[in-house]
Amino acid sequence: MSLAPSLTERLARARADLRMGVGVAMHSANGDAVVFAAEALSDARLADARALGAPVLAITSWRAQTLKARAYDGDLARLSVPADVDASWIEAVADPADDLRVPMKGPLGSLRTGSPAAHRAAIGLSKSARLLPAALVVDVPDARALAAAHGLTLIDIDAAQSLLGDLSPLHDVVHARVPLEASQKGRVHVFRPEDGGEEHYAIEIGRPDRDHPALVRLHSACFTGDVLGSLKCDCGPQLHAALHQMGQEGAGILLYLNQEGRGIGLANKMRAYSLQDQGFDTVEANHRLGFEDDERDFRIGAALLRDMGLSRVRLLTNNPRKISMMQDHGIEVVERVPLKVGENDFNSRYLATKARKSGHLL
Ligand SMILES: Nc1nc2c(ncn2[C@@H]2O[C@H](COP(=O)(O)OP(=O)(O)OP(=O)(O)O)[C@@H](O)[C@H]2O)c(=O)[nH]1
Ligand SMILES: [Zn+2]
Repeated sequence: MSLAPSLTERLARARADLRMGVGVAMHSANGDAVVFAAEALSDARLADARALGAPVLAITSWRAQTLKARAYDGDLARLSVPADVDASWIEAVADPADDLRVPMKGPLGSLRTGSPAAHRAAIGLSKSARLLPAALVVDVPDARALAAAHGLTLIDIDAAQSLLGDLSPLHDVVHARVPLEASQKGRVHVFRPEDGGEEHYAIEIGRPDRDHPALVRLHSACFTGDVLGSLKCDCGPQLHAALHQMGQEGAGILLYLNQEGRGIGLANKMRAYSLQDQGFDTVEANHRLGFEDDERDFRIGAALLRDMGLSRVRLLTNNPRKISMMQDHGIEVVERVPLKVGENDFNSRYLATKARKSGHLL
């Protein structure tokens, strides 16, 4: 018998540690390290990190491009941290908020020797903790001993690599009837992943006939649009129009996927909005923050549909990527049902950018 948490469970703890600014110990065949999320790092923790060795700041190649730093590791760059800087320097490298007002004084020195394994794992974990994709990394001789001495979460990154790419199984933990404005025959299902990640919801309208293609919408959470009625996007009107169409047809399934801000989380989406106020478009803002333009994992949608017994759907969307992702993961999209609602003076540029850069259908 062992009460020890599994690797998946330790990864969930590591995400919580990073959010709080606590270090995570990482072991790999290529060397050991302790890592911290850049945006949560305090001066005191930076001093503790320096006592262990020379810290390195890992950023994505997108962020490196904005900062004109060399990314020798392909998808990421490892920057040397000057000996005389404090945590505000780390934050300024990680967070583009003041890029225009106070440009970073370079040149930033990038490492090209050594293994980027811990750096890559730390950036991946920071992203899944919905933090900025930047991490402070210090090489240490023995991560196991360090974790035991300081009570840190220990991750074997060689073993974690494959797990991080896998989709965690999701379980329908509960469902109950919720009469909705769009249809009195509403039912909300809550799906919970085994890896301690975000829950996702399915709103079932009526009883979709499993033998015929069901009307389906994959909706990505948008607190500002769905709840506040923000005019910066079209999410709120799309959510309600989709439910109403399902109500009119008598059946359908809307998956409400908690992938706020195309998968970067609400805090990062607000950072992106603030960059948009500086003149960058929705795609450029994501890149300046260090993210891909879309960080969502649509395998979740396909897994939930399969779990609900649906394999053929009529998909309400203007996004061709959603269609190909569904097809790639075993869901046949027999028809695309356009969903063009909610355009206004505030979001017309955003919608035009999505059409021009992300391939959305007009
Ligand atoms: N990062 C970022 N996310 C945004 C921005 N505006 C809206 N979002 C998010 O984008 C997602 C909206 O995506 P969806 O409603 O699935 O829309 P879509 O991918 O354009 O596809 P369809 O609506 O199906 O055509 C939500 O998670 C929003 O929070 C933005 O400027 N930046
Ligand atoms: Zn929105």
